[in-house]
Amino acid sequence: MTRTPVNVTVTGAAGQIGYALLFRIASGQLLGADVPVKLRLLEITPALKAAEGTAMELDDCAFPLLQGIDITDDPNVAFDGANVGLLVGARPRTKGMERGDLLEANGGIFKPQGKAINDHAADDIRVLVVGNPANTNALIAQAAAPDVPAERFTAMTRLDHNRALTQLAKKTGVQVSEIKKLTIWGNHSATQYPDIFHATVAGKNAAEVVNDEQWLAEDFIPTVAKRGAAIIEARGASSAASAANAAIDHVYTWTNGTAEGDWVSMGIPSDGSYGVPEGLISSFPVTVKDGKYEIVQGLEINDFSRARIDASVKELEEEREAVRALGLI
Ligand SMILES: NC(=O)c1ccc[n+]([C@@H]2O[C@H](COP(=O)([O-])OP(=O)(O)OC[C@H]3O[C@@H](n4cnc5c(N)ncnc54)[C@H](O)[C@@H]3O)[C@@H](O)[C@H]2O)c1
Ligand SMILES: O=C(O)C[C@H](O)C(=O)O
Repeated sequence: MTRTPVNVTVTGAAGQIGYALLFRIASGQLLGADVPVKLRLLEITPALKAAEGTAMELDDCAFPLLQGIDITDDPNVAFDGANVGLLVGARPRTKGMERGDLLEANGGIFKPQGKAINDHAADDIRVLVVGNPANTNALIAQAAAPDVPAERFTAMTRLDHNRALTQLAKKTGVQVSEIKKLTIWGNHSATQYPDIFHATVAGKNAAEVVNDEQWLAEDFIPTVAKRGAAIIEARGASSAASAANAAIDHVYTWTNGTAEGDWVSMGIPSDGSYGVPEGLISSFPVTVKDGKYEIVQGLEINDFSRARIDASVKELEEEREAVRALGLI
């Protein structure tokens, strides 16, 4: 049977994450090995030539699933008929830039992209924001797309989730596949809270297996939360292949579902669960079935976790206030 190709729009396509991402999308890893794709690459005008170079390389791979590549600097063209939007391109913080300047510069990117999604994307559009500050950029794009259901706008915390899986696996001496039900709460920033209290290690409660609150507070949490900065320090550039990998994981799970007895972390609009104010795009534990995610309900939150979730949520609220004051939402 011939399937209709899925239109996947990638912004910042000529950047480092774009380079690590596009070939994996074209090979079928984003949506499935039997799903044909058409790629739309959005870049700023000066980077169009580099995007063309990447497209030449994509052609040279002769991917059987890749049914077309369009390159543009116009968001309205890039999102026309888009089924999946991967919003990677963002304005990095440069020397002397204040946080407000960064939010304002990103507003100039994510507001028009949100509007283009609102006006031109397919009815089933799903959006993943990778570009930082990812949660608040997702909020800006979502606010500019009032006709698209809010839950279609998500922010990436799957990289943090994957980082936490490996750190816990190393500590407990198991393979990552033996760890289930780990959660990242809050913002994709240094305030995020990787929570092992509901996680299991080879079927046993992870916090009990670890039994070391000092390691948790002074090693595990800061290692996961500051891993992005540690990669920048080591590589001289921010994480790219692991970020692309997490974007693939995020969309694959959103489309194909979570495994029985496990969940993943996604930055999604809060419905008020766990005391996170409604509408904030915050990371939660979610299960996915039939293309729809649901927040895992009924988890008991102890005082250790509560304080950390609240701190990250407070930061998200401050970011929301800042973009509100700038008229971006
Ligand atoms: N959420 C996460 O876990 C996570 C992880 C790693 C990196 N990031 C973020 O992802 C973003 C991209 O990282 P990178 O390493 O690929 O950066 P990069 O600088 O290599 O590439 C970014 C690309 O975006 C393009 N761009 C800028 N403005 C654009 C616009 N308006 N429309 C389309 N394209 C535009 C640039 O021309 C550039 O090619 C950064 O904000 C980074 O901080 C997020
Ligand atoms: O780009 C960054 O600031 C870091 C990135 O978000 C990461 O988590 O690796």
